[in-house]
Amino acid sequence: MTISVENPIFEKVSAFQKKSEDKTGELKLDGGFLIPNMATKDDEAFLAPDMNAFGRQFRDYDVESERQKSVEEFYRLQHINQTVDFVTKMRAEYGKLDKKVMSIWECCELLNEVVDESDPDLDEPQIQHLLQSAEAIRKDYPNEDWLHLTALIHDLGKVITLPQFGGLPQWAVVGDTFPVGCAFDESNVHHKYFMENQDFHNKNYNTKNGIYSQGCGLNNVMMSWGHDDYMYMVVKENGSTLPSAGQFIIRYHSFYPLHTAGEYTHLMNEEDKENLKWLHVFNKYDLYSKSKVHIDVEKVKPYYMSLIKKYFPENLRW
Ligand SMILES: O[C@H]1[C@H](O)[C@@H](O)[C@H](O)[C@@H](O)[C@H]1O
Ligand SMILES: [Fe+2]
Ligand SMILES: [Fe+2]
Repeated sequence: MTISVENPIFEKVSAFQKKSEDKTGELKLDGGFLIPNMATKDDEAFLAPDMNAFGRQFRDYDVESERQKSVEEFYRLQHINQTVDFVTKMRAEYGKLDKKVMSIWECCELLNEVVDESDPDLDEPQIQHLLQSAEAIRKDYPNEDWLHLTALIHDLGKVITLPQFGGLPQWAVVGDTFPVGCAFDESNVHHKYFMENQDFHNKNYNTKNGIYSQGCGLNNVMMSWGHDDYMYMVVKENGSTLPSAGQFIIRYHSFYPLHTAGEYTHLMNEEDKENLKWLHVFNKYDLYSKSKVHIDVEKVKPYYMSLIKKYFPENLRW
């Protein structure tokens, strides 16, 4: 059943946001959520949720649960198969954008059929995740309409797992991303499985910089193939006017080793560093908005349709 209720988590977040505005007189660019161990006693009421919908911590990949084994198996396959060769092939194949012509909203509806096997925190249809994160960020950043739209579309690339888009296995679609062509950092979850990746043993690829150079810019780095890079291609090649920070969020939102662990920063250039600030904001909403409380799709659809019209052509090549 789909119900439309206010999620109490976001009441708290909005309250915290107001508080940060009061203190400084301007909006702080650090998102509405506080990370539990960064909070002071004073901020207690404004913590991001410390439990996911299954009553466990967010992004805990080791604790025993119904999903732990399948998620670990997912990462085993992902780490073995994401190589420089594989990414090169996927970029060429999906760069053609010859799978379908459709609107952004059509894609949102298609995503209803996708359940993400890599995610320990969510087993809801993806359209709910899109709307939950978009509505949450809209509440705290009412004037940044591009950010609302970015949240709505950030996971649309997951359609490449559907048969009409090539039916890629989940390991080539979802999960955290990481650069290929250089050493796999230990902050990657279930890092041990990289030992079975052929690139792990390739001398050109297994050093800190690998085939890249210090400060080369993420745009010159090959990321493991998945929904981030694919959706970035769709946005860019179809001439969207979404600001560069929005495009950056879409392209790197699964790059937890960078935005959460703080690794791989030697590959960033100045522009990446600017964009990363918005990605930090976005990430809290992407992660902590995951819940069992459904959004009424028909109710919010007109607002998002108006944003799609503002930033995208009616039909896009996918
Ligand atoms: O399991 C999740 C999920 O697939 C997300 O869409 C992705 O962005 C995350 O990085 C990943 O860990
Ligand atoms: Fe994602
Ligand atoms: Fe997401």
